[in-house]
Amino acid sequence: MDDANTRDGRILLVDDEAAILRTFRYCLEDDGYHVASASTAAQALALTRQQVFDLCFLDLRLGDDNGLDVLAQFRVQAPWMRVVIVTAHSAVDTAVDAMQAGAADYLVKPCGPDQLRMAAAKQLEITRLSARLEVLEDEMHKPDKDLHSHSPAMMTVLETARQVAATDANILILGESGTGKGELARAIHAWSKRAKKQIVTINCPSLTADLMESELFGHAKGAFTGASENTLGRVNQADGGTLFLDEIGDFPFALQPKLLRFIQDKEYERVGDPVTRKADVRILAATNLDLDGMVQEGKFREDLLYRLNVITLTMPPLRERRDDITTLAERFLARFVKEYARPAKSFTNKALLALQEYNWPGNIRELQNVIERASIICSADAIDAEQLGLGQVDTDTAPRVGAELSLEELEKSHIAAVLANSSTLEQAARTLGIDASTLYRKRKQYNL
Ligand SMILES: Nc1ncnc2c1ncn2[C@@H]1O[C@H](COP(=O)(O)OP(=O)(O)OP(=O)(O)O)[C@@H](O)[C@H]1O
Repeated sequence: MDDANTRDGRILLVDDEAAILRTFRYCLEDDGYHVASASTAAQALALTRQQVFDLCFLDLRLGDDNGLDVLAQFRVQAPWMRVVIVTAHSAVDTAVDAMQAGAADYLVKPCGPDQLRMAAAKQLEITRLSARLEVLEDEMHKPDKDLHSHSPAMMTVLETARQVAATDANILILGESGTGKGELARAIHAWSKRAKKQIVTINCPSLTADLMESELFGHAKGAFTGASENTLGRVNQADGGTLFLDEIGDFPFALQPKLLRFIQDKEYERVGDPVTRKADVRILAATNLDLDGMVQEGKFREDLLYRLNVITLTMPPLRERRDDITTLAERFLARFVKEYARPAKSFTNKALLALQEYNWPGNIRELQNVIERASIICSADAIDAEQLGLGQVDTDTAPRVGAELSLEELEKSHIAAVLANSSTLEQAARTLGIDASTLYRKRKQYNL
């Protein structure tokens, strides 16, 4: 049987007439597609279990097998695969039934090479466009980012990032929370030769080991309770592109060997499916945790760290790139006043000074939040220092121990106050007596 495990246009032909399989195959291979063929339902289903296809041409009359049954099984086994029914003129009614059952289109036999080519190109274009749409939708929710910087520390990072973007080296991006590690990862992908393919992001703290395994590598139907469909997994989605593992320090320890093997050999298995698959993926990872320290404590595998940090880039905290504060603040202001239809167009000198003097423990994310809030509450045409709310936390209005408050409210308020008075998240975590990853989660939980 043929190898259809490549990237651009993987097509499965299912027909019990050998002559048709041959003609279709020549015609599609000529156009550069990777083609596999099957002459029975059993062969076709076995192939879709082993390989990922984007498109299938399915004959409805398959000897003793009924093409509609095969279609129904395809819908379960490979729901991502588009199916074009191939049917005799006398059976067009059944083709219409097939469309209702989820087929994408149909072709009437005998069909010429041009019809076949056009049908393939049309379906694969739809697949390509829907993947592109996903990326664009993602980008739409992220307003314009310009990584350009006037600060020497950041300029050095950007220069190295541009150089290494062109290689396939795995990159580890370090830096405090909110410094723009995710933005840098997206920029590296955009500068790389993989830019036409997707960058797929996995937020590691949000998933348990089991969920992470099936999210990353996909699973077979029935692999575990609730696995009602076959899924491809994010690794497959990132094939030819980039996988960004955000907060890699929280990547489940138990799953680290599987990730290591995938990075080394580019091979993996879906959960509940022994077939070994391949994907060509470049890995970018980011963390604000001390991975070397975690290795010492036995919480992160050393061999995995060495695979991830072929190149390490460290994002400077905002307090070390003060030259960029005003530009960033102005860009955020322009965005938010437009978004909320508010009047402020600029900052007063006092406000600009306050922005410069503040320590920004939450970095660019905090700056963005501060400007968003100020742009909403300001009714004048320039934002003043008080509206930024960057002073020390007002102890008169801060919740009091013993007051009628839930523990959660007290905790939130205490964390907010400690954050405001610390120059780094690590320092805040030390003051609070929790580790940085716990603080990270609590900040997200309380939206601080
Ligand atoms: N250069 C930039 N221009 C505009 N916005 C930016 C820039 N860099 C970062 N941001 C914004 O700041 C916020 C934090 O950025 P990002 O999520 O990339 O940081 P991070 O270091 O990955 O944070 P965390 O470690 O908490 O995940 C995001 O909303 C991002 O859009």
